[in-house]
Amino acid sequence: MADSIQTHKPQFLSLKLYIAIGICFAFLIISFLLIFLCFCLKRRSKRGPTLVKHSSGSLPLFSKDIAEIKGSDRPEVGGKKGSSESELSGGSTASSSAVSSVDGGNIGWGRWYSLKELEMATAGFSEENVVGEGGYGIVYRGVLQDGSVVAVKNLLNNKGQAEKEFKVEVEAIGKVRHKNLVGLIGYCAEGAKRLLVYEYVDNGNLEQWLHGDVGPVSPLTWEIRMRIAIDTAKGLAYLHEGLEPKVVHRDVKSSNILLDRKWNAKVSDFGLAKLLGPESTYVTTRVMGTFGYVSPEYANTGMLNEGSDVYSFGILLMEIITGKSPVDYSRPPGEMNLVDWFKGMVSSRRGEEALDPRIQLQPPPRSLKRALLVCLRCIDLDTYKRPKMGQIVHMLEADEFPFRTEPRTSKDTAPLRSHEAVTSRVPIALKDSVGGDVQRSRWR
Ligand SMILES: Nc1ncnc2c1ncn2[C@@H]1O[C@H](COP(=O)(O)OP(=O)(O)OP(=O)(O)O)[C@@H](O)[C@H]1O
Repeated sequence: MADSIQTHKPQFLSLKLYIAIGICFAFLIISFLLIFLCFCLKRRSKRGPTLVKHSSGSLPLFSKDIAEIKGSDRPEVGGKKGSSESELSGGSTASSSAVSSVDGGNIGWGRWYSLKELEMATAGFSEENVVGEGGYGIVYRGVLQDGSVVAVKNLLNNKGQAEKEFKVEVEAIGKVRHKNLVGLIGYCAEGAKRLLVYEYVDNGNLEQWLHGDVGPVSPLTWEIRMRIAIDTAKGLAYLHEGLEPKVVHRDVKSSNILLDRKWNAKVSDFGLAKLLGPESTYVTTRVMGTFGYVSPEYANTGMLNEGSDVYSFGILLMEIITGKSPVDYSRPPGEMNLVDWFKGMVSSRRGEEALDPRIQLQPPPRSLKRALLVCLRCIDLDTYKRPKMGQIVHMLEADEFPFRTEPRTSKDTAPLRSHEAVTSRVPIALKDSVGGDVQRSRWR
């Protein structure tokens, strides 16, 4: 008996030992797996949401940068609370999209503002703070709590038009910063309300200075006018040549050129802007813009590319030189259409007579000639023959004339022919149904 006990004892002990070892082993594996799992989770949470890297830091934002804030809730870090990211339309040419977080009012490129904040800044959107009114909304001067002065555009709620304009502006220039482009510094989207907050430019717009009641002598000397033209060209060159996808402004005109007290010019109002991908030579789109500035090919076919902005710039430059608006039915019949009249003057070598009589000091003949020729090249009927905005900057800045790069053909050197002189009698370019092109800007 004692023998049998002795023979069974070691067997019993070894089974227990096996079980104990097995349990220990399983425990070790589970612990190891758990530690590994924790480690992985920690690494993932540290990395945060995936960011799509852009090839260029100056890309405009797409898609995920507009967060609608419901009620007066401020968004929490990460944009979780009260934010429903809305998709942007028209961003189809975008090569990628960026995800930005709403961080205590910061939205990556700018700030999110509550309606309350903007109401306070503009004294309840009071009449006294109105600086202008366009087809898409009223612009107010506002002072934020930190003392900074801003322009607040309260978009008209017109059957989704406000939403469209709002998205386009944010998409086109949200991230863009350039000294000759009016900076968008934030926005407010609460319920149906859509407001855009810009840097404030404190000396009115070019249209007011060119066509307003400034007396017999214009404060805009030739030098100042050329500087304004160069600044504008630089802003547009950045949109066309410094961004990917490029931005076609579509509404280049004197009321969209804002001036500061030193006559620095900034291009504003990107509500009609279109994005043009690297592969596209043009986009076909509904004709929008302002009567007198829209290029003939775009007005006739809806085919749009940066050449349309170049054409509009040519008209703007003509307006700067002559002090005349593009179309004015109160002028004598031969002068109603600025392009026709201007071409007639230049081709008959009466360019000096086209100059705004309110410019007291005559410009150097070379400088005037250069500006006149830039105008003519910008309004070439063939959009592909028009210079690029970057070239225009060089042409206007150049001390020496001539600036042509391509070899001249006999056609180029021949005097302007009569059929070429009749160019831009474009069909009425529509500014949508919300108020047309009637300028109701106020003078401040
Ligand atoms: N950032 C700004 N700083 C100062 N004033 C501004 C600013 N933005 C706009 N304004 C003023 O408000 C006016 C209206 O601007 P808005 O862009 O709404 O319309 P517009 O360009 O005049 O007309 P439309 O949009 O119909 O073409 C401008 O002409 C300008 O005088």
